[in-house]
Amino acid sequence: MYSVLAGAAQVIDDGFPATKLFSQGYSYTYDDVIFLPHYIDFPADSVRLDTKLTRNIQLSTPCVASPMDTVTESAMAAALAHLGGVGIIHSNNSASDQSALIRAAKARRFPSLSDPIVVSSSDSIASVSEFGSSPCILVTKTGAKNSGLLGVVSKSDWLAMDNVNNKEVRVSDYMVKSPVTVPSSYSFEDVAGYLANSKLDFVAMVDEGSGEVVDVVASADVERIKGYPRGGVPSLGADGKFLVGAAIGTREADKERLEHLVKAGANVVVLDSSQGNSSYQIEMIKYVKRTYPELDVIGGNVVTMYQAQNLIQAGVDGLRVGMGSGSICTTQEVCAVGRGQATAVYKVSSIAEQSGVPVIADGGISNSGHIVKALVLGASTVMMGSFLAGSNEAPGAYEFQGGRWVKKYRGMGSLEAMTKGSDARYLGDKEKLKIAQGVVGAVADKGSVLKFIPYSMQAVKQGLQDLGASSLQSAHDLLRSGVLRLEQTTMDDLKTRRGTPRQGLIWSLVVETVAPLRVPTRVASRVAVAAPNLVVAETGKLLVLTLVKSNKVRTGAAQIEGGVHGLVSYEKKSF
Ligand SMILES: NC(=O)C1=CN([C@@H]2O[C@H](COP(=O)(O)OP(=O)(O)OC[C@H]3O[C@@H](n4cnc5c(N)ncnc54)[C@H](O)[C@@H]3O)[C@@H](O)[C@H]2O)C=CC1
Ligand SMILES: O=c1[nH]c(=O)c2[nH+]cn([C@@H]3O[C@H](COP(=O)(O)O)[C@@H](O)[C@H]3O)c2[nH]1
Ligand SMILES: [K+]
Repeated sequence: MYSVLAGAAQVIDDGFPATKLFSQGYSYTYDDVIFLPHYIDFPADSVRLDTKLTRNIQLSTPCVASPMDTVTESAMAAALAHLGGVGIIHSNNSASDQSALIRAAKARRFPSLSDPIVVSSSDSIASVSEFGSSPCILVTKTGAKNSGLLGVVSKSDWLAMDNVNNKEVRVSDYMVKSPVTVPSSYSFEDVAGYLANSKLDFVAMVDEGSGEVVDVVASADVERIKGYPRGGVPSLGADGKFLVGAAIGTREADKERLEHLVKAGANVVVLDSSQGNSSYQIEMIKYVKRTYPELDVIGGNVVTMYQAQNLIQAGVDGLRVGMGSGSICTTQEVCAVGRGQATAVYKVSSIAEQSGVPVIADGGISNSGHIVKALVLGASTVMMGSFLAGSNEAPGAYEFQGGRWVKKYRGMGSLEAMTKGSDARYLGDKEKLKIAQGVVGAVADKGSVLKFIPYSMQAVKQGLQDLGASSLQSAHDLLRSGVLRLEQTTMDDLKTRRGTPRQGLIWSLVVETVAPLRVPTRVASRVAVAAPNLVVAETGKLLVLTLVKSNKVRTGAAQIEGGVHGLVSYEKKSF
C-alpha cells in the first residue's frame, strides 16, 4: 500500500492484495471478506456508478433484477430501467406471455406508481376497502387492465353516495362515464403538470392506438415520487424505449421463444442456467450471435475462470456469476457444487476483464455493503432477487403473515416454480426424478424500489469513497494494482457478531420442510441448540423462524434434521 502523504514514498505493507487473499484455497462469501479504507480526496456525491451490463450496453446504475417469476415482470423492468438499471423478464411462462411482459414494460415512459383497481360494469363495490389506497376504481369492458375504459368511480363519490344499499348496485348505474384521460405516451412531468393544472386527484392513461386503459396516476402518487431521491439516467434502448432484458433456456424450443422476444423488443438476452459451461449453452450462444448479431447475449452462470473462458470464446457479451450463492439457493447443499461468491466474482472478473466482457454478480446481495463488495471485486453490475422481491414492483400481492406484510419469493429451481412453469426443463422429462435446488418463502414489505434503490446507491457511493475509488473503473484499477487491501473476517469476529444481538435488526428466515412439521417445541429446542438466536414463530408446511442476525444461519438450520429442506429469506425488520 503506497502512502499518499506528501513526500512519503515508502511502501507500507498492510492487509492483503486481492491476488494474495484469493489464492489460499478458501472459498469466500461476501461476509468473509472486508476492505481496508484508503484515502479520500473527493466527495461521495461525485462517485460515478455508471457501468456496462454487456459489451454494448451502458447503464447509469449497476443494478439488475433477476429473471425470477417472483421478481421481474413488467413493473419491475420499467422501474429498474427508469432508475438507470435493467430488469430481466423471467421465462417461467409461455413465449407469448413473456413477450407481452416485455411489450408492457417498453410501452411505459415512467414506472407504474401503483396498481390500478379495475372492475367491469356489472360488478358492484361492496366496501370502501375495495379502493385500497387508490382514489378511484376503473371500469373497463373486460374488468381488467388493457381493455376499453367505460367509466370511473372515485372514492369520494362512492363515500358520498347516500344509497345505503349501494353495495348491491351495479357500478354502471353510478360510475362517471367517459372520464377525462391522458395519452399513455405522456411523460411523468406531463402527467404531473396535467394533474396540477386540472386540480384532479387522478387521471387514467389510455393507449391512443388501441384505446385501452393502461394505468391510472393519482396526484398523491406524483407527490410521493417527487419526494424520492433521484435515480440514475433512465436506461433506454436504441428504440428510445425502456431497456428490457429477457431470459431463455438452452433447449430447442428456446430458439422459437427467442424469436418472439426479439419481435417484442428485448434488448438483451440472458441464458438462464445454474451451470452455464455446457455444450447446450455454447451452441445456443453461437446460435444467438449468428441469428441476431445485434442482440447482446449474457451467458452463465459461471464461477470459475475455466467456465468463463469457454463462454467468452463462444462469444458472450456478458457473464453472470454465482452458483449456490442466492438466498433461496440449495444448490451447494444438494449438489455440493458452487463457490463462495466473493471468490467467484473476483476470479471470473479477472479473466473476463481481459476480453472486455462485463460481469454480473448474481445472488447473495442482502445489503448495500454486499453491492460494494461485488462491484469492487470486479463485477460491473449486481443481479438481485430477494433484495427486490419485497418491493411494490415485484409480482404478486402482499400477504399478512406473522404480524407483518410479506411477498412470496421462491427459487426458480424450487419444486413449486418448476411445477408452475414452462418446465419442460424438468417436468417435460416426466420419467426423470425432480430434485429441487431451491426453496419457497416470503420476504418483508420494502416499499418501492424507486425509493430504496437510490438510497442503496448512495450507500454504495460512500463505500467507494472510503476506498478512494471515484468510479467503478477506478475501484477495479485499485483492485488489480494491489493498492486495494482486504482481509478475511475471522471466525471470532463472526462468533462475536452472532452472540451479540444487534439492536434494531431482526432477521427472519423461512424454512421449507419436505413434509408438514408439527413439532414446534422439539424443533425449536433443536434449533435453539444449532443456532441460539433462532426463535420458532410459526409452524406448518412453512416453518417461519425469526432470529437476530447470524452469519451462519445456513449451517444452523441445516442441522434441523428430518425434513428441513433449506432456507429462504433473510430480511431486516425493526424491533
Ligand atoms: N445461480 C444458481 O446458483 C442457481 C440458479 N438456479 C436457477 O434455477 C433455474 C434452473 O436452472 P438449471 O437447472 O441450471 O437449468 P438448465 O436449463 O440449465 O438445466 C436443467 C437441466 O437440463 C439440461 N439441459 C439444458 N439444455 C439442454 C438441452 N438442449 N438438451 C438436453 N438437456 C439440456 C441441463 O444439463 C440440466 O440437467 C434457472 O432459473 C437458474 O437461474 C438453479 C440452481 C442454482
Ligand atoms: O440454487 C438456486 N436455486 C434456485 O431455485 C434458484 N432460483 C434462482 N436462483 C439464483 O439466485 C439468484 C438470486 O439470489 P438472491 O435472492 O440472493 O438475490 C438468482 O438470480 C439465481 O441465480 C437460484 N439458485
Ligand atoms: K443443474
